[in-house]
Amino acid sequence: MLRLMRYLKPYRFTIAGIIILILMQSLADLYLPTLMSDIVNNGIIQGDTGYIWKVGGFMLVVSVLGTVVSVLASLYASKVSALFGKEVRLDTFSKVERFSIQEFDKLGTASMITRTTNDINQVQQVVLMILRMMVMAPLMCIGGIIMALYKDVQLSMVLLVVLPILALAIFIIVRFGMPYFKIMQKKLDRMNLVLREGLTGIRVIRAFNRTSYEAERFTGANKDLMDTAVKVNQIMAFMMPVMMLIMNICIIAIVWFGSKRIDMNEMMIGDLMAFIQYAMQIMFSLVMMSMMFVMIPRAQVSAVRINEVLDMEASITESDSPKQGTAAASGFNGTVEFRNVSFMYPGAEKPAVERLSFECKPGEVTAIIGGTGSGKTTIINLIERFFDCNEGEVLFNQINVKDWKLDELRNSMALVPQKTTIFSGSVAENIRYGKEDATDAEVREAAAIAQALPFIERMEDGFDTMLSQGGTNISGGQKQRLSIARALVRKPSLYLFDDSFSALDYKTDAALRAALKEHVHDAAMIIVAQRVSTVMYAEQIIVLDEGVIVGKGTHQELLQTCDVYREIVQSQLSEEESA
Ligand SMILES: Nc1ncnc2c1ncn2[C@@H]1O[C@H](COP(=O)(O)OP(=O)(O)OP(=O)(O)O)[C@@H](O)[C@H]1O
Repeated sequence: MLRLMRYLKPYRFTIAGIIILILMQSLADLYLPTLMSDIVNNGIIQGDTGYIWKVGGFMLVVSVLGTVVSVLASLYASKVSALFGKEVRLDTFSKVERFSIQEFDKLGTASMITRTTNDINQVQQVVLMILRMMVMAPLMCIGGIIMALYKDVQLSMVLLVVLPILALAIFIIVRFGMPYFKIMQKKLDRMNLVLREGLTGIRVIRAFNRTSYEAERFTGANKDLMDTAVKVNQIMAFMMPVMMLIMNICIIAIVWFGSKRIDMNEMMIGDLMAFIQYAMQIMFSLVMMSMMFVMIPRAQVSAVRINEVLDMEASITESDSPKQGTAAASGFNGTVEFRNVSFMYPGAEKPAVERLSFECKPGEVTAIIGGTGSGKTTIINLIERFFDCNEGEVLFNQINVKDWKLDELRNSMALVPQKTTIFSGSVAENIRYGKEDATDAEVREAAAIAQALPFIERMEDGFDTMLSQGGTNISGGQKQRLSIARALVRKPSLYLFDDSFSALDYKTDAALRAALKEHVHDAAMIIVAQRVSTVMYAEQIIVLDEGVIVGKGTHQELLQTCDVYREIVQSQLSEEESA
């Protein structure tokens, strides 16, 4: 957790101010019982009303001052801890954004969300508590002991007996609770995961009538979390009465021995009253410290989880000397070349693609076809550099993708992923996601090529129609067309369509391909597809089977030379169509 404290550095002067305020508050709190004892001893017992008024008035000033500084300290402490939380959240989020897909897979989205929200909250709470109590508790404890000794050394022997007992009780309770505090966050992760799956998969859950199964799964995770929380609270619930009991026994002992000392004229009544208050202050400061002992380990667990994210290095990093700006000048704008590329996903048992070699040229369409799991998306992942290949080279514009500046590499391409992503916002905003400064005319043109214009114009607010997150208020095919328009508006030198026409009917698919041919001239285009009708007019078709290239050529060439292609064609097209 100490490492996270570097985020407090910019607020060091405010923190110094908070410490001074708390110091003043503690001094005021420690001074009040003495003033009260003076009123009793010198005012009430002596019958001196003037003295009572004078010291009473002073007491009022001290308590008002104490209250003001206490409010100010709380205010600034809350502000500093909130700013601390904001900064850590921002850094964690920025870090997560730079992660490659591999790190996402490793941590899991649910855990990533818990870490950026709940875990940071835990640490933020502790920072607030540390700012408020770290200085106050020891100060009140030591100050209280000094004042108690000053009031009556012999009576302080009671504290000598009680305080170690109280400290031992706190120690035992915290020790029992610690393991539970540690597993709380893990259970919360699990519950978030189930909740997230339950919410994002709601359509499938309903369609397969798995609502009760999901409810059971959630109840399980929820109950698991609750059981741990109950155990933690049981321990905490046990802690308070035990402490109160010890504290009350202590007070009884003080009153008992104190009254004897008053009887023997060795102590004054006012001093006994002040002594009781000091004893309370000492014990409360111990309770405060015990609360810190409870919360700090819990936040420590959270801090470790946050640091795990902050320390995780993205596996895809830029080369130290990226070859910038060579893209346009090279004259190979949009060229992709795979040279003997093999790749195995981390943790997988066998390679997803093996010894791939092919080239895609600008102004041409290269189609990739193959059965499910044959490695089509993997090729796209390697071009976008979501993963690095284990063997061989992936070249873009004749430069190894590893030597590119990542921004520049990805800016030169436009990907339409297999699973479309629609953000909450208007239709125009969703298309403009491809190019922030695109004019209205460019957005409209992209929509027209993507065959999205007819349905956008039918919408009540046209391009200003608001789409819900995930695009739940439009159809799958409409989402695909918007996603294609988003890529088109970018006007890159390479288009990557990963099974992007699958949700379109044959007519729209054909119209879209015709429009692409008409408008996209210089760029290279890679189209991953399962449908022969989508790929048959491509300049080059690559046939994949279990991660290896089993055929390369035009439709007609492959019909002659590639069995796998012939089988795919026969299963999809009538002989007439395929000829
Ligand atoms: N993140 C991953 N971790 C481990 N293995 C993976 C991962 N993604 C894909 N694979 C495996 O790699 C192989 C190729 O997957 P890929 O997604 O490239 O296939 P695909 O041809 O695009 O399939 P589809 O047409 O079904 O989308 C498959 O065997 C798949 O199980």
